[in-house]
Amino acid sequence: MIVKYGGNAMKSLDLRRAVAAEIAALRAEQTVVVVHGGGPVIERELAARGIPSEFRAGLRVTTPDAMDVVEMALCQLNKQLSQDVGHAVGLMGRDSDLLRAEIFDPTLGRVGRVTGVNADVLRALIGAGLTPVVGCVAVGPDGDALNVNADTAAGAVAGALNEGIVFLTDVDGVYRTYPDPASRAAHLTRAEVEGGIQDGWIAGGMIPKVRAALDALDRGAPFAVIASGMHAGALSAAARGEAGTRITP
Ligand SMILES: Nc1ncnc2c1ncn2[C@@H]1O[C@H](COP(=O)(O)OP(=O)(O)O)[C@@H](O)[C@H]1O
Ligand SMILES: CC(=O)N[C@@H](CCC(=O)OP(=O)(O)O)C(=O)O
Repeated sequence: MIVKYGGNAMKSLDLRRAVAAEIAALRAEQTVVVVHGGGPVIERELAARGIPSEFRAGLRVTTPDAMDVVEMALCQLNKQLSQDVGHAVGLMGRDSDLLRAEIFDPTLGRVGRVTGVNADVLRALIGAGLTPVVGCVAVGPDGDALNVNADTAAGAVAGALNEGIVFLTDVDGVYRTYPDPASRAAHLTRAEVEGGIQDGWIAGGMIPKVRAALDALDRGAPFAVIASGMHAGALSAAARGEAGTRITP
C-alpha cells in the first residue's frame, strides 16, 4: 500500500512520530511505500529567507529560488521521516529517476507533471525488506529539480506499483459541507468529485488530493482513500475501508 503523508498531519513532532509508528505497525500486515510532502516546513523555510510564494488551484508557484528551498526542506524532512519509520530508505524523486516529470504549466514556474516512475527501484528496496520513503521532488527533462505536489506524486507511485493508496491529511475525509465532519462522504465517484470541484465544495489542497486519487485509479491502483492522520488508529482503519472517503471510478 502507498501512504501519502503530508504537511498538515505532521505539524508537531509528536504527531509526526505517531503517524510513523502507525506506518511501522501497518508494515507487519503489508508492504508500505511512503510518499511525503511537507507544505508547512517549506512555508517556514521560504518565510525565513523572505521568499514569497503563492498557490494556484492548490499548487505552489515555484520560482528557481523557491525550488532550491523546497528541495532543501523536503530532503531534510525525508531523512527525519525515514528515521522515524525505521527499516526505511529515504529517497527523493530525483534519485535514480524515481519520479520523472515535465513542466506542468510555465506560468507556475518549476512545477512538475509526473511522466514516469522508476518502479523497479521501489521493488528492489521492498524486496530487500526496506520501506521506501519518497520525497516529492522530481527530475525534469533538463535534469533539474521540479516541484511536484505530494498528492500527485503519491498517486503516480500507486498507479505504477498497482497498489492501493491512503492519503493522510488533517480532515476525516472529503466533507460535502466543509468544515463539518458530519458531512464526510464515505464514497465519492469521479462525477461527484468533478461536480464538487466545479461547485466549489471541494477546494484548495483537497483538489490535488481528489485528482491524484482519480489518477491513481486510472493508472491501475485498486483503491484510493482520503483519511485523517490526526487520530491514533486512523491509518489502519482507512486501510480496512472503515474510515475516510473512498474515491471510486
Ligand atoms: N470538501 C472538503 N473537505 C475537506 N477538506 C477540504 C474540502 N475542501 C477543501 N478542504 C481543505 O483541504 C485541506 C487538506 O488539503 P491540504 O491542506 O493540502 O492537506 P495536506 O497538507 O495534508 O496535503 C483541508 O485541511 C481543508 O482545509
Ligand atoms: C507544486 C506544489 O504545490 N508542491 C508542494 C510540495 C509539497 C506538498 O505537496 O506538501 P503537502 O503534502 O504537505 O501539501 C509545495 O510546494 O508545497
